[in-house]
Amino acid sequence: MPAISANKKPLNNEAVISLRDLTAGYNRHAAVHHLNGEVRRGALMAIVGPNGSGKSTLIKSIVGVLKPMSGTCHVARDVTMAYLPQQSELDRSFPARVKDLVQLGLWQRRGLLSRYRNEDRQRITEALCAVGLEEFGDRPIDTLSGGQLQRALFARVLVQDADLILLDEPFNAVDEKTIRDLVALLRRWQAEGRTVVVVVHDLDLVRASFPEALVLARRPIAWGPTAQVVTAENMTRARQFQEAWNDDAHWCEPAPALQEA
Ligand SMILES: Nc1ncnc2c1ncn2[C@@H]1O[C@H](COP(=O)(O)OP(=O)(O)OP(=O)(O)O)[C@@H](O)[C@H]1O
Repeated sequence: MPAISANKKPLNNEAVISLRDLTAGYNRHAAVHHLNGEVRRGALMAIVGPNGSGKSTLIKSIVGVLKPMSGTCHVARDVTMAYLPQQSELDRSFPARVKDLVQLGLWQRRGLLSRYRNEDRQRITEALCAVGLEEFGDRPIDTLSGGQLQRALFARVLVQDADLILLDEPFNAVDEKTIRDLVALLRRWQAEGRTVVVVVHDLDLVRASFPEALVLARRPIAWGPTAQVVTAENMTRARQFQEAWNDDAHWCEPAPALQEA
């Protein structure tokens, strides 16, 4: 694959994301609560948990689109961020070509209205090559398959050249070959010293490709080396916590079924 940027090797093991008793949610109802922990520079980490367990909410809190209800979510100074939301949150009907979509990754550097330079066009071409879409630059995005769109979105992340990359369920409805190619990109980003946090449902994929994981069920069930935390026991506990959660409860009260656990 062509090199797009200089290495961003970690200088040390500093925390890129720090969570201190973070509670976040919507309309005064907590969706995740009492999260404490740190993501170190250069981590390749998966967030796993049942549907509705707060994974997207946590990612949105880190990105800053959702303000904490209490506690703090701190991203280290000078860390640039790239965020890929779930595909369901994207409007594919927007009349854009694949290279326009990828170009959007450059706007923080160039501004929306400035002219793009030759080096930018080169960067976009390299990114499309890196995700196997070199022939797709002029295709309208609404003609892409789900897997091709995901590749194009990874190309947009590539050109962003960010220190911290947050991806929400990038492997949903994507075939095995595409998953393999995109996981190779995640590994490349980590090898370049970037910090990568990904919401993933496929636990076999997490065990095979992510050294670190957070098991979430509205609260942290376990967080650490994947082999130690993505266990059948922890996934059962996560499911039980999730099923016992009362959406209307005050956020500091544990769900009744769990108070004696
Ligand atoms: N915009 C919103 N307004 C109100 N409630 C929301 C909103 N987004 C999410 N929620 C609620 O917050 C809780 C956590 O949702 P979240 O999307 O964070 O879970 P998730 O673990 O990412 O789920 P999934 O695996 O299904 O994508 C759910 O009860 C959900 O209904």
